[in-house]
Amino acid sequence: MADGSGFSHQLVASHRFPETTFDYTERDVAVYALGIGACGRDAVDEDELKYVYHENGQKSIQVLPTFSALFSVGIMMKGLDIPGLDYDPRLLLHGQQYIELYQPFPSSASLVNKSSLAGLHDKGKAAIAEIETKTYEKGSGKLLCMGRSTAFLRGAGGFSKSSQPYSYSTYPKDQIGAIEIPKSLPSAVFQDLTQPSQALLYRLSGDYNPLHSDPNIATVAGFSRPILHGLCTLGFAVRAVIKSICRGDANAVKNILGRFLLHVYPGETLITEMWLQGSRVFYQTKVKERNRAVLAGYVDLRHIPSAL
Ligand SMILES: CCCCCCC/C=C/C(=O)SCCNC(=O)CCNC(=O)[C@H](O)C(C)(C)COP(=O)(O)OP(=O)(O)OC[C@H]1O[C@@H](n2cnc3c(N)ncnc32)[C@H](O)[C@@H]1OP(=O)(O)O
Repeated sequence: MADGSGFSHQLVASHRFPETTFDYTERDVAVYALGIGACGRDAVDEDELKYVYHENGQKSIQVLPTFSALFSVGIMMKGLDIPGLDYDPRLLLHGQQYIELYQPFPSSASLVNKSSLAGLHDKGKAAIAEIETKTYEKGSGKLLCMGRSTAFLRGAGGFSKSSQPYSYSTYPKDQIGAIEIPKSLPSAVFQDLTQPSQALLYRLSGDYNPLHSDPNIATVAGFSRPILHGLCTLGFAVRAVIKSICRGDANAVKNILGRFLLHVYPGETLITEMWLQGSRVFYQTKVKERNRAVLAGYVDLRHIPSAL
């Protein structure tokens, strides 16, 4: 619980996270792709084999855009050290993820992450912290992408002790659009089955939070068993968009937003509905077995595939 004793807006506004690095090889790229279900239904899937294998003699394995969400996992693993905010890490849930992609990712690279606190909000029952990470290629210094991860810290609200709800952010509100799921019939629907071992496979990409593997930790967090990483569900949903709307062209993806609405248990079936509106694809992912929406958001496209 937050005790509020050390909270000061000045400390929060001037807070900086240490720089981190992230090195990856083609092996990491392929393990990640398998972790989010690529080729999970068809080992020779014509749109997805390129993410796990040098198909037709291709020189390098292609990188999925959501791979970028891994770059800042190191900082999350160390714990969010925010001045004046005490929270129980076992109650942390990933609330939302926003990604801007500026360059295609090489199939192996050494990267530098510069992270900052982009937002902090006191919601009473919870605190919401937003961590923004800009990732640069080491050597060239090229900015590859920006990710903004939202941590929903259950039980950590009330830290600001202010009469007005405390809310601080460093970016313009309109930078992230509203998630408006249309009422019309979707442009496409994609169904995918997660494996009971999905989280155990996905964690090998670097997110070792025991909430996704340890039954006792899951119980303390309020779940009947370990839950799927939010970023794994997001990976499934964006793959569905790439396959159904982008005709397999992952480079068409420019920006991604996903809000995690409800937990997913590994082994559940995900149904992703998509609506193409201009160059924005709104999507909503539901768990078939419980008929509940678990993720909603949008994917902005650089170009609309000509076949549409
Ligand atoms: C720094 C990055 C984090 C790295 C994470 C590393 C560890 C990884 C963990 C995981 O992957 S956990 C698995 C993925 N996540 C989930 O399964 C969470 C699913 N979502 C939920 O269970 C619920 O939506 C919630 C987050 C518990 C919130 O539900 P609740 O009913 O408590 O909230 P509300 O009363 O509706 O809203 C209160 C307040 O908070 C805002 N809000 C609600 N949901 C979210 C969200 N998902 N993200 C961000 N903000 C959220 C909501 O707008 C309300 O604000 P106001 O409107 O009142 O201002």
